[in-house]
Amino acid sequence: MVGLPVTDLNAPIGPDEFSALMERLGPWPADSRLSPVAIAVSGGADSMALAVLALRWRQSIMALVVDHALRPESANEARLTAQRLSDVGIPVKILTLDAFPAGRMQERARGARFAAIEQAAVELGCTDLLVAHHLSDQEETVWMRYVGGSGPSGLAGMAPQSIRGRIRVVRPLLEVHPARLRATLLAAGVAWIEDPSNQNRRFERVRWRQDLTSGQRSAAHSMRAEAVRKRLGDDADLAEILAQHAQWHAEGWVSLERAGLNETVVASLIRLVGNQNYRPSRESVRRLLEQPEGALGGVLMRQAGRWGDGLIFIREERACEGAIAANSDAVWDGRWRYLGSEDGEIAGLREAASHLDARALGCPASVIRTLPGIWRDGCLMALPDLLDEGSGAPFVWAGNVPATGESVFDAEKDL
Ligand SMILES: Nc1ncnc2c1ncn2[C@@H]1O[C@H](COP(=O)(O)OP(=O)(O)OP(=O)(O)O)[C@@H](O)[C@H]1O
Repeated sequence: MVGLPVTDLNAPIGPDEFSALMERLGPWPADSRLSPVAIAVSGGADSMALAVLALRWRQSIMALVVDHALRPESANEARLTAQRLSDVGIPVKILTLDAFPAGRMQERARGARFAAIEQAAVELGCTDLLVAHHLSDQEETVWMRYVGGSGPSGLAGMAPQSIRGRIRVVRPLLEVHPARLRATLLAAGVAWIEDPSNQNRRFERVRWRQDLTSGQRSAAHSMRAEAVRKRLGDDADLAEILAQHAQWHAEGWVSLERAGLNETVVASLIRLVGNQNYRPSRESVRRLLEQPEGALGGVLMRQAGRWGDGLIFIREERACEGAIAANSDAVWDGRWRYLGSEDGEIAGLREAASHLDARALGCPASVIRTLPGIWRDGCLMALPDLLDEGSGAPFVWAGNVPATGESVFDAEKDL
């Protein structure tokens, strides 16, 4: 069992202690108005404490408070939180979400919250966002994944830092007991909001939070330490194989030499090309590899033919997103960000790609069909600049899934 350091749970966190936690997660941008560090603040004790601590660590910070606008009192709560933050000198911006469709509410709210925070952070010049997950959250996460049958990648828990979209999400408090966060706020004389849903036993996390024994919490630490070790080893092996045998192409596809073929490699490439949150299960990859070709997770696996002695992995055309408005910064199919400002829609090239000379463009014809173009009234107005340098529409890769290195930059999705 991995023992936890014994700390006084009623001790506020001092500035030196917090700076030491932050140092480990650096480097940080210069402490200037032009590059503040963003903090996601719900108004609850944990994130309020994080904001208070961050202000003692550096001058240039920016609290982002999301009002989900799902309950009548939420606007007042966001205002109250913003007031409490500015009373202690923390700059704050409230982000009010638009209404979103009913169904899968928690998941949608989380997705919309992150999208709003990411957008605001980028506009404010922030590259890093602090969130307040703490030691107990980590224990509960690992335990829930253990109960759910997760392997090492799940049991490794939440990562201290992960890349999401255009920002780095940092969790400096993962080793801090929540009681100390409350003690920090009490000592600073800063109030917080108690969210009643944190006591609602309808939610699995709340039940575990209330019921986990200290033995189970300490077992969660041991499992996590073991899983992180295993993951680091697996990741190093994967990185070496990919470096030697796989090639990533600018159009968003991969070729893999036969010598680099194994289940883990294929799972990570499918996730990369399909921009999926998670790798497909080992079982489904095994089934796929029993066939010469096939589709999994929105990705086609084919014999490489002209492209080498192994396999190629390309986005599956029928899995691509439909048309979306061509707003600047819009992301189509989770993979391509549009940087232009034409009127119209973004949609896949599909049939319109059939007249292009794939051989001359240096990639499989079926890849070209899955690239985005600008459309107006059903007519293709512009190819992506990738295919038409000079007069094509500007698109850049927006997939946020790393092929390796997740032990450092985890694609954690539960902000
Ligand atoms: N409405 C929100 N606005 C901004 N950030 C949020 C919001 N809700 C959650 N977050 C961020 O996401 C983290 C995790 O959210 P979660 O709902 O698990 O925690 P919480 O119980 O709201 O935590 P806290 O006590 O810090 O407010 C929070 O610590 C906070 O950094």
